[in-house]
Amino acid sequence: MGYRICLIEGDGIGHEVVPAARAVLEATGLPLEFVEAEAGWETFERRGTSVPEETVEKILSCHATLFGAATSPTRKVPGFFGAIRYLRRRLDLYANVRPAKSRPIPNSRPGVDLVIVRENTEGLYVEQERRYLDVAIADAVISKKASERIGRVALRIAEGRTRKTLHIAHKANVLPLTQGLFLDTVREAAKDFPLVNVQDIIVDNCAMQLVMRPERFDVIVTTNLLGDILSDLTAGLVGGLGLAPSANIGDTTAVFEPVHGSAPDIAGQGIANPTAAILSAAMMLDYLGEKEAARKVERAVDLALEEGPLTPDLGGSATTKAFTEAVIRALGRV
Ligand SMILES: NC(=O)C1=CN([C@@H]2O[C@H](COP(=O)(O)OP(=O)(O)OC[C@H]3O[C@@H](n4cnc5c(N)ncnc54)[C@H](O)[C@@H]3O)[C@@H](O)[C@H]2O)C=CC1
Ligand SMILES: O=C(O)CCCC(=O)C(=O)O
Repeated sequence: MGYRICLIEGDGIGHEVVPAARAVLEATGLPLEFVEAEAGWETFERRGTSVPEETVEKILSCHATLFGAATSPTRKVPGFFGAIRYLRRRLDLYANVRPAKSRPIPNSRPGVDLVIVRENTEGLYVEQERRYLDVAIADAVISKKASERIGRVALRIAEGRTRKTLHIAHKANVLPLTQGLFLDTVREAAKDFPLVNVQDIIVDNCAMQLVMRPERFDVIVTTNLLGDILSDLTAGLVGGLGLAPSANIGDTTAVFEPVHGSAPDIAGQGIANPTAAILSAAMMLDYLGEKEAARKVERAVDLALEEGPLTPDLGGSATTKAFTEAVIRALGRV
């Protein structure tokens, strides 16, 4: 049986890293059929919506989706909504799984092997903002239902790992109603997972500990914005955003995407690091049940990183294409 994969390049370097990941997926030899769809700022400018309905239909007609990145303006633009944020809510992709692992390059900290599990549908990302003259207010929504289901995802991931340790990162000391509900709900769910060592940690201390002693962390579960910030931090620990993959997982489908954005500062130059997108594609293969192919792609990426040539973000001068070709060559040796 083959797999139907929806590809959404989005904006900026999405146009460079998604074709790179596609080339690696094709090189696995698995029976894959690709369906292209559009979303993001360029789509909004062209069509007046950042996610056309046919894109949602295409995603739902596929087994999984690989998304590049989408640009969002920092000012309010009438009618615009962030493509990936919309898809997360629309498709109820409630679990954002963001692994950070040491890689064989000089600027990657050794001994890091952790996963951030970010609640993906609520918190400050409900995007409810109001402005009254010189005061602006944003709502943060935390529900017991969403906290429990993300808690259970994180607990299941922790249970399946060697160290079986889960940190609940929160700010319940300042926001006892919202962050407190999240913390208490995950703690309650943890009673069903006696093998998992569960600890809670205030998020600012968590950020400091991640910088000082990242090797002590295994799985971290947290709310939406806190997870967004912590996962860029953990990307920085292991070599930068060019290396950080992620999965947005729901009960019916999943959208895989690099943690990075559209990188307008380097877009169009052909020098974006495709590793994050390729590792996101490997996570997608794992989700589809192609565990061996997923492991092979990850090993090929490590081999290519070890042997080079590296892209400029990692201190080299290779193009996206040259690094992708190195990964594909390595795939034949793993
Ligand atoms: N999931 C998504 O679609 C996301 C979209 N964004 C959007 O992207 C735009 C730019 O946001 P920024 O804060 O600049 O974040 P960014 O992740 O696009 O870039 C941050 C820095 O990392 C570098 N970088 C990122 N990915 C790289 C790669 N693959 N290879 C080499 N260098 C890489 C960039 O050149 C830049 O210096 C914004 O419009 C933002 O809203 C930001 C984050 C996630
Ligand atoms: O919509 C956007 O522009 C970026 C969404 C930000 C975010 O949640 C992430 O980095 O995963």
